[in-house]
Amino acid sequence: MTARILDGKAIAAEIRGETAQQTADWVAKGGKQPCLAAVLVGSDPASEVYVRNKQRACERAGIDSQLHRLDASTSQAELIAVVERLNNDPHVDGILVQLPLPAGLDEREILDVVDPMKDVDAFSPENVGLLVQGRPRFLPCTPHGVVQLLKRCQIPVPGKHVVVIGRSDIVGKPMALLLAARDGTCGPEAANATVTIAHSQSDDLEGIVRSGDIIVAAVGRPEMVRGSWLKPGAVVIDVGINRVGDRLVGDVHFEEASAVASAITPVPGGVGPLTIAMLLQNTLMAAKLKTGKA
Ligand SMILES: NC(=O)C1=CN([C@@H]2O[C@H](COP(=O)(O)OP(=O)(O)OC[C@H]3O[C@@H](n4cnc5c(N)ncnc54)[C@H](OP(=O)(O)O)[C@@H]3O)[C@@H](O)[C@H]2O)C=CC1
Ligand SMILES: Nc1nc(=O)c2c([nH]1)NC[C@@H]1CN(c3ccc(C(=O)N[C@@H](CCC(=O)O)C(=O)O)cc3)C=[N+]21
Repeated sequence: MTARILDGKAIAAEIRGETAQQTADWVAKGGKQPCLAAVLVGSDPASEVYVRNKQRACERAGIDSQLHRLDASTSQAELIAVVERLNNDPHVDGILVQLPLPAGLDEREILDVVDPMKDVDAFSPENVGLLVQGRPRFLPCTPHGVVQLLKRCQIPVPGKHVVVIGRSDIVGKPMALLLAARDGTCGPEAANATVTIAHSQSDDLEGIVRSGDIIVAAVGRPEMVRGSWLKPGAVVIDVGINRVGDRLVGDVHFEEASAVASAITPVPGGVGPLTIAMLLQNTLMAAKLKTGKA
């Protein structure tokens, strides 16, 4: 079998087109142009790529974007002051503090300062709480991107066994929540999957993966998931982005996996572009929420 390639890049372009149209409609009705402020502390090369892609995407969708670059030596108090200034700036609708922060800064404390109404990453305790209760304000970008990809590629999810590898606050944990949600409670999409969360302490990871109809890999280990681990016909969503030399690879061994799977996302061109598309959606949503007209 040769797996169907799930073209995240094309789907992301489609979603960005929809967001651009919705933004134009909103502005035409007298709504304020949405504005996303990104805060980048230090200069991690991967973060640079992400921030650049995001700014270009904003521009094309008619969303204003700001980049606040801070020196790697910025103190906790200085960074908090920047976030508070953005919280209080009426022009700024969405705030994104690029992770990871340089060593020495307390990530959790910074994220707790972001105004939940501007928290387009959906990382604040209030927004995570609302999500867990099935009444989300913002859907987390990467997991929502995966859900949109599955939906738009017509991959059936209800009743399927999904194995999520990874339990981070950014990807694994919210991914599992969205896929296990009762139909319609985490966005309009069908979910209703049976979800297993696997992690570094799981016994027999390979056996668990083999029981999955859909595998979502969010591990951060280059090509860890091998073709031989998969149930034939499984759908593989590779969230991993790992730089190996000058190559970008996922958490799944693409060549091996595409000989066994029925469908697979490539890296690059898979989940990454969708994360950005969903971030723009959340920024428009934040601008609308401010006026109470969402
Ligand atoms: N496409 C996109 O838009 C995005 C891509 N990414 C990429 O996704 C990947 C994961 O990111 P993130 O969730 O932030 O990473 P984290 O490092 O925060 O989490 C990794 C998770 O994988 C688990 N893990 C690590 N090693 C193993 C192993 N050998 N076997 C099983 N589980 C393991 C960890 O387990 P434990 O909890 O026990 O430590 C942890 O839960 C990275 O490659 C990152 O670059 C991230 C965000 C967005
Ligand atoms: N506050 C915060 N929110 C995030 O959502 C967040 C973050 N911090 N820190 C880092 C991770 C990672 N992430 C990516 C998003 C898009 C691509 C992306 O567009 N990738 C392209 C190109 C990659 C390339 O060429 O390097 C692709 O996969 O095709 C990658 C990675 C968001 N993250």
